[in-house]
Amino acid sequence: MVVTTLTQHWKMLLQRIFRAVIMGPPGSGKGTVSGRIVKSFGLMHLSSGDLLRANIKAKTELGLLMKSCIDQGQLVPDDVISRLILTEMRNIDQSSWLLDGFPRTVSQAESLDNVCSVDTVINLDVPYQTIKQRLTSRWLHLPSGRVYNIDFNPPKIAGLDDVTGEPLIQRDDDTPETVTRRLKAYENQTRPVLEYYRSKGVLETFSGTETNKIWPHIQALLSKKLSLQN
Ligand SMILES: Nc1nc2c(ncn2[C@@H]2O[C@H](COP(=O)(O)OP(=O)(O)O)[C@@H](O)[C@H]2O)c(=O)[nH]1
Ligand SMILES: Nc1ncnc2c1ncn2[C@@H]1O[C@H](COP(=O)(O)OP(=O)(O)O)[C@@H](O)[C@H]1O
Repeated sequence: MVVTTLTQHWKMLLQRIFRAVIMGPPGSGKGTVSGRIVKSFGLMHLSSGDLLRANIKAKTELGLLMKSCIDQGQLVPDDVISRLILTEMRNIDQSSWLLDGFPRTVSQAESLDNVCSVDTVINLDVPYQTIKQRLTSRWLHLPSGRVYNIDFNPPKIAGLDDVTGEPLIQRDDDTPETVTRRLKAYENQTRPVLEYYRSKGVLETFSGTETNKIWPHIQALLSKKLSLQN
């Protein structure tokens, strides 16, 4: 009797966990929108790109092995990134979460499905021309993943993070040639993931060229989903 009640209690708690993924080509605004989702809805945020860059900065064996792949604009191998993300997810699996940058191939989506099902996939559909302009003026605070843009959201003091005052960097893979390669990788390897999630009925696409215009629609969707959930 007690066991049954406890099981039901845990089931209820687990049901309330909201699992979301944000997808879109490089530079479509995944990191920017993720920051807003975290602030508005309190979801835990896990970014595969931030995780890989942290490994490179810390010169871990994995980071050193993956650096050339990333700098060349290629995806890192599925087994490496799946293991890394699924391990990291154990730290946040008691909360609602948002995965950013993972999955990026159908094989990665299947690995995730083997662990849990995703409630909602937010797909940012931004034209490639818009993206190319944005990425040449992207600046990053590496430890936090906070992103800036000279035209869109410049830091208060040029070259420094607003929160910590630490220096900002430009990513080695944000050069025009590498961005072109990353967009090709997106087209060939990541676009099929959209179909994968569409067929599961969880894909929500937001099209536009400005994050500030897309954001209210994402906010409305998540408000609805999260209120239904609880
Ligand atoms: N001009 C402009 N830049 C934006 C907009 N939204 C995001 N950005 C910038 O575009 C760059 C790419 O955004 P980011 O969130 O890092 O994209 P991600 O690669 O998909 O995670 C960053 O420098 C952002 O500050 C926008 O609506 N207009
Ligand atoms: N899920 C993933 N699968 C394979 N490679 C990944 C994945 N996530 C990140 N990477 C690698 O890290 C790079 C940077 O990723 P990310 O920070 O998400 O950048 P962006 O969305 O701007 O392309 C990718 O170009 C790729 O080399």
